Parts: sequence; C-alpha cells; structure tokens
Amino acid sequence: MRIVVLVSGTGSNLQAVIDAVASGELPNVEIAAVGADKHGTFGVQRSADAGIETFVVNFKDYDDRGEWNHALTEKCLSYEPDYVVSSGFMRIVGEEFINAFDGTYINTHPALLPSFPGAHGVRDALAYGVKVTGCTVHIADAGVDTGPILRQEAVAIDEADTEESLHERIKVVERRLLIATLADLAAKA
Ligand SMILES: Nc1nc2c(c(=O)[nH]1)N[C@@H](CN(C=O)c1ccc(C(=O)N[C@@H](CCC(=O)O)C(=O)O)cc1)CN2
Ligand SMILES: NCC(=O)N[C@@H]1O[C@H](COP(=O)([O-])[O-])[C@@H](O)[C@H]1O
Repeated sequence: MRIVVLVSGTGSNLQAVIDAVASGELPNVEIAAVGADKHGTFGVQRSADAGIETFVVNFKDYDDRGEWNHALTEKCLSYEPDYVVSSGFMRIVGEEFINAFDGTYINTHPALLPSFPGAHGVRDALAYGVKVTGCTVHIADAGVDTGPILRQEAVAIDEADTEESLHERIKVVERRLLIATLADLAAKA
C-alpha cells in the first residue's frame, strides 16, 4: 500500500510511521513521498534524512486557494498513492483534492471529533473545560474534520495540563492509532 503523507510542522507522528515501516511493523506500507504546504518544516527534513522523496506545494506561492489546491492534487496524484495521510497538515483542502482521493484521504486530529474540530483542537478542549479529550483518525471529506471515523481514543485532562503537555500526551496515543489504522488499511489493500 503506497501512501503520501502531508505535514506542516514537526512531523513527530510521521516519524512514528517512518519507524514502523523501517522496523517491519507495517510490512505492506510504503511511504511514496512526504509533502508540505510550506518550506522549512522539520517533517520534510526528517523524511529527506530517512531517504524518502519530499515535495513542497507552498501555499504562499499561490494568489488563489483553488490554484494551490489544484497543484497539491496533481502533485499527490503523481505518486499514485492508495491513501493520502494528513499528519499535522494545517491547510483545509478543497473539493478537487477530496474528489481525487475520494474515501482515501486520512486525517488525524487531536480531539474526540465531532468535538473541537479545526486548527486548535487541544486549546479549544482545554478552554471549554472538558475533563476528557482524545484523538481521532478519520476519512476526511470536504468539511473541516468531518467524515467517517476509523479510530478514536480518549485521553484524560489533568488540572495542571497546559496545551503543550496535553498535546504531547495525546500524540503518544495518536501515533499508536495512526499505525493501527494503516495496518488495518494495508491488510485490506
Ligand atoms: N477538507 C479537509 N481538509 C483538511 C482536513 C479535513 O478534515 N478536511 N483536516 C485538516 C487538518 N485539520 C485538523 O485536523 C485542520 C487544519 C487546519 C485548519 C485551518 O483552519 N487551517 C487554516 C489555516 C490555519 C493557519 O494557517 O493558521 C486554513 O486552511 O485556512 C483546520 C483543520 C487537513 N485538511
Ligand atoms: N487539526 C489538525 C491538527 O491539529 N493536527 C495535529 O497536529 C499534530 C501534529 O504533530 P506532529 O507534527 O508532531 O506530528 C498532531 O497532534 C495532529 O493531530
């Protein structure tokens, strides 16, 4: 099963996937490429260091969001992936992309969807005062963090939690869910 992974930042969850592929934990998964929406991400750097092909479709190079979306769609299609995985990719993709990867665009989100969608799921859960949050792996559609849920797990919030401490605990769970989801999908491919 060939995947393209999209990142915007650190890529620590991506690193867990890279490690799982390298260790044989995901024997039927090949990371065809890792892409980003901006230059200089550590996610792209660590992928290049691991010998994985990388690309950037820089959002700021496009006057029009539709043109960026078209370029990203074409670039991802060029790798002929079975799945595209958003792993900390912080741009909403439009209908052309969703139609091209209909049912095969996977997103990880650091909250228990449908609660706290959007760019600040951890911050929003803390601000609301919920006592339990978590993470979700789902098939993304044209909405923001909507679409069928594949895996989900709760994480308790401590009174002393900051956004950073809570996000780090969520990511530990998120990595496990993402790898388990990829194993499920590869078994069916
Ligand atoms: N069509 C979809 N695109 C994306 C989804 C999705 O479910 N459907 N998930 C996101 C990831 N995501 C959370 O999981 C997310 C990322 C970013 C945003 C957002 O509001 N982005 C702003 C830019 C924010 C910024 O630059 O600070 C934007 O795109 O204008 C919401 C949700 C991946 N894409
Ligand atoms: N709404 C999208 C969103 O918030 N995504 C989140 O960004 C983090 C990326 O961490 P990483 O770059 O260290 O893997 C992850 O927690 C992911 O769920």
